[in-house]
Amino acid sequence: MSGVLLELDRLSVRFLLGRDAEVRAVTDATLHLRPGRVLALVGESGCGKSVLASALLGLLPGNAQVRGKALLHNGTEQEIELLSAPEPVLAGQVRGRLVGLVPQSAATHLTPVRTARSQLVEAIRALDGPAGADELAERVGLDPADLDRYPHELSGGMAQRVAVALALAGDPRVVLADEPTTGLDRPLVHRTVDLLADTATADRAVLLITHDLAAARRVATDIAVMYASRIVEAGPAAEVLTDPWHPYTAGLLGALPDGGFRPIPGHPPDLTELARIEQEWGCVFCQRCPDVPGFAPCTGEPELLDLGGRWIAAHPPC
Ligand SMILES: Nc1ncnc2c1ncn2[C@@H]1O[C@H](COP(=O)(O)OP(=O)(O)OP(=O)(O)O)[C@@H](O)[C@H]1O
Ligand code: NI
Repeated sequence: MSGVLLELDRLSVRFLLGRDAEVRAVTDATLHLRPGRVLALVGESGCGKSVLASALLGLLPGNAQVRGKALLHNGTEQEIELLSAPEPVLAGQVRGRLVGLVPQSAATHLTPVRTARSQLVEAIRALDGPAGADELAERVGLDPADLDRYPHELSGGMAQRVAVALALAGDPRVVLADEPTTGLDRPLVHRTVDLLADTATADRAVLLITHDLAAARRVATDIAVMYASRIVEAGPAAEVLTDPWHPYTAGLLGALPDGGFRPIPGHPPDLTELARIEQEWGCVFCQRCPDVPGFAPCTGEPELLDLGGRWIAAHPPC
């Protein structure tokens, strides 16, 4: 293996809305997910995290335009370029088998009229999964007896675990976990992210999408920070979370209790406005950037630069 399991190279997604309007949901996202690692993708609501995950699995609606590359390295077998892979490859080899997904709002994806067990057993069968339903339940910290409940009989935490078990049913190399801890109390958040991190063994990895920085801090080995469709900073979690380079990352950390509860004033821009904002300001963060006295406009579009394993969107003079 090349040392990278999943390699995103300038992945961009736009939703065409007609009349020249478009949503720039993901712009030039470059990421490397390595075996044995948990990469946390963090950022405020609406910045493009879920769209990025959906693009990797070919789950975007018809008005989406996708550019860039996403190479899935599959051990000794051939690599698969996910963005151009035909639907039969995605359905037959990728979804659930090589790449498992814990979808956002996972509980709503469970079929209400069937028990958790019947849905899990069906997934195991369809994906030729090596583990049985009870074994998977135990792995995700569920009492196997709870699998015999219907979705409405499951607590939010249990349903979330069933979703994780479903994502693991096909024994995937990569798990994409999209906000897997929403609505859980702190101890359950810890248990859920811990069990996800446990799946990142030698030849496997996890992309943990979350806006819970505390959860990311707990389990992530690497972190990528997304703002208004762009990755603005990425690198080893221990470094980025203690010594952030980008003012947005610093702002996110400052909003945490131990950062002093000082959220960045303002809101992220409307993603239909990004082209205009970049043209006018140079950088999409400029309007909230504390380092720009008097909101002086930055010049030039930011580029994600690799500075010895730490990545930063350069947007001088912010
Ligand atoms: N089918 C679609 N058509 C148009 N715009 C869309 C579509 N799907 C998503 N978007 C937009 O893309 C942007 C990114 O959405 P996304 O769901 O990826 O955000 P997110 O970072 O996952 O947010 P959250 O943390 O709330 O889940 C949003 O502005 C959203 O409105
Ligand atoms: Ni999302």
